[in-house]
Amino acid sequence: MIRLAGITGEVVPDIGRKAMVVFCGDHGVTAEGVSAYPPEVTGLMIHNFCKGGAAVNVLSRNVGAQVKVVDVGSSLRELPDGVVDRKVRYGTANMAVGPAMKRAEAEKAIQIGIEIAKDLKVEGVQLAGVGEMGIGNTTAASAVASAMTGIPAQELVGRGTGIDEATWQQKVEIVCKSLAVNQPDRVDAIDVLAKVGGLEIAAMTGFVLGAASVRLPVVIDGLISTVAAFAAVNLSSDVRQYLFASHLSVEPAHRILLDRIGLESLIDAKMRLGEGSGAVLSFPMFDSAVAIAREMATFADLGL
Ligand SMILES: Cc1cc2ncn([C@H]3O[C@H](COP(=O)(O)O)[C@@H](O)[C@H]3O)c2cc1C
Ligand SMILES: O=C(O)c1cccnc1
Repeated sequence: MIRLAGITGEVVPDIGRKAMVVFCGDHGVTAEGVSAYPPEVTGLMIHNFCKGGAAVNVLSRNVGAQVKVVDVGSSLRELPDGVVDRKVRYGTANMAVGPAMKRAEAEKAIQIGIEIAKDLKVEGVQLAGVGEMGIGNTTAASAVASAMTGIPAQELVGRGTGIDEATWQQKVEIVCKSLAVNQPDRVDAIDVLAKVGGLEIAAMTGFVLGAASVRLPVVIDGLISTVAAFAAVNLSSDVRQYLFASHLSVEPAHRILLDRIGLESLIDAKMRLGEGSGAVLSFPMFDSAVAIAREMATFADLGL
């Protein structure tokens, strides 16, 4: 509550208008068999978001938040109505054999994220959540986390959509191989995002930067959006003041990165879905905080 007041400059801020932004992108690294699901699921879920049938849609309706779906890099050639088309390229390249994308493409995705955040502010949004969809993106997110922290992949890689032990081993090896092949510069967040990241991850980094620049509080979701936020904090450390951690994912890297950013999650429900689902779930807690500040009697009110 105190931080919300600080960000907005209002003692009792109005956060009635909420938006959940879902950035979407595909990952060439799925060719290495690192996910329990095929890459086509990214496109199917984009259609699902537009029909209102995904978990993030259900949860957002439940709390009165608008959902904005932004395609920065899916493999879909034709997008359904309702998607914001800001495609940078059709999926990343396979980072296990070369860079996921060019630096200029990562910069473009970051720029798009910044613009989307600024647009939301102009539209009157007062609290934003940030989430993602991209099969294979827990592999990319783990690679970014390993590159930027220097922590070995074995300690960071999780089960993503629910892979078995053998696939987990493969995922660890692919993260190690991607780092060895690309040699990302750990102090250059854009280099890391370009070489072993993803288009939706870079866009979320931009979103965090853009939101902070217009004093829009941002609620991050699970591992992937937290990796993006970590990259944003690396680019500009002050943005951490504008961030809220909604939940603690079962992905092992999530807690490590939240600790490094200096954030504590509001919910620990062992969730592992993504899409921004945990962020939306936490929105009513923000409303509750504002309601307490606005309505609860103080000792002075009681004549003490
Ligand atoms: C149907 C379905 C809906 C999802 N919604 C989010 N994710 C989540 O799973 C993906 C990351 O996991 P991995 O790295 O193991 O592929 C991301 O798209 C994330 O948002 C989903 C995954 C599936 C299968
Ligand atoms: O931590 C997350 O956000 C997550 C974990 C597993 C799969 N998708 C997302």
